Amino acid sequence: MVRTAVAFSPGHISGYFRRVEGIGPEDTGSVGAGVVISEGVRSTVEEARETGVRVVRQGHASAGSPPVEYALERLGITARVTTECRLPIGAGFGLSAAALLATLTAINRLFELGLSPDEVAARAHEAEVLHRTGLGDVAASMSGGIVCRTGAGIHGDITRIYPQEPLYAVSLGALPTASVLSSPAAMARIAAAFPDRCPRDLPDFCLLSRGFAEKSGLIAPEVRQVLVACDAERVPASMTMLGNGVFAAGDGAEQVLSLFGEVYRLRVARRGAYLIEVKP
Ligand SMILES: Nc1ncnc2c1ncn2[C@@H]1O[C@H](COP(=O)(O)OP(=O)(O)O)[C@@H](O)[C@H]1O
Ligand SMILES: CC(C)(COP(=O)(O)O)[C@@H](O)C(=O)O
Repeated sequence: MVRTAVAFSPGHISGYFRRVEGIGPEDTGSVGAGVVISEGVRSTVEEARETGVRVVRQGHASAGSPPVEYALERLGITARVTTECRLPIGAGFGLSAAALLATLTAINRLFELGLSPDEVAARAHEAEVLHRTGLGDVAASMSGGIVCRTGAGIHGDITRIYPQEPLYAVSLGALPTASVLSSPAAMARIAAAFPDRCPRDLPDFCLLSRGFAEKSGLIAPEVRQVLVACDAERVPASMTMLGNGVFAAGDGAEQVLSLFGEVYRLRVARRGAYLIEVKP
């Protein structure tokens, strides 16, 4: 029987961020705030002669994941990887980081690499930064909570709070993270929009994120429509960074969002990436 290892990593909705340019990938990343969410990516890995990544979402499978393939290659390991998620990919739920963290957590155990959780995260962060699929998601998803990151990279300062209330999200389509991170004009607007304080609670997180979204110039017309509807019902809401989607909290949030698509009911995650099982 082929040995397999399975791990899970929560996703992360970024509310606001500012790129921090370091000397190398380890001190490059972002500062900002977001929510580590109960949904994320489950990854199953098994030994194989050649690396192959299968990405499964809602019964549909696609092949390949450049950041995950890169991370395995860097370790000098070949494996068959299957990632599974319910949330849409490329929609601002930090799934590239979750896929990396879950896969590397499983690989570490399957191949007895003896990497610490920080070493696993460092490798995931490097792959994210080099592929421009994220800047702060790995640091966030190493643990749970509403996070406020005041330093870049996985060793940057980070505070976490754990509210009990659910939050809701709707996706209107993908917004490839690399396309925004590669645009100097977008990055300059983003830097100017950055709110220089941490959120107190979930409604405050929505408020700070909304101010940032407005100033950043990233709100597409279809996202605007959802935000207008939330405002009319006094529902705190903002845009999922970086995706064409909206997250919202409090009474009425689920109902307003349901007018625009499938609503994901999410919890603030209590923990970061973890190993589920090793078989046999
Ligand atoms: N569930 C997943 N499994 C494997 N790779 C993934 C997954 N989600 C994202 N990726 C990788 O990240 C890229 C998209 O990155 P990005 O636009 O940052 O997505 P997200 O906003 O979901 O993090 C995909 O092209 C793929 O290579
Ligand atoms: C906003 C983003 C740069 C990308 O997030 P995503 O599209 O979810 O990969 C994030 O990594 C951050 O630094 O806050």
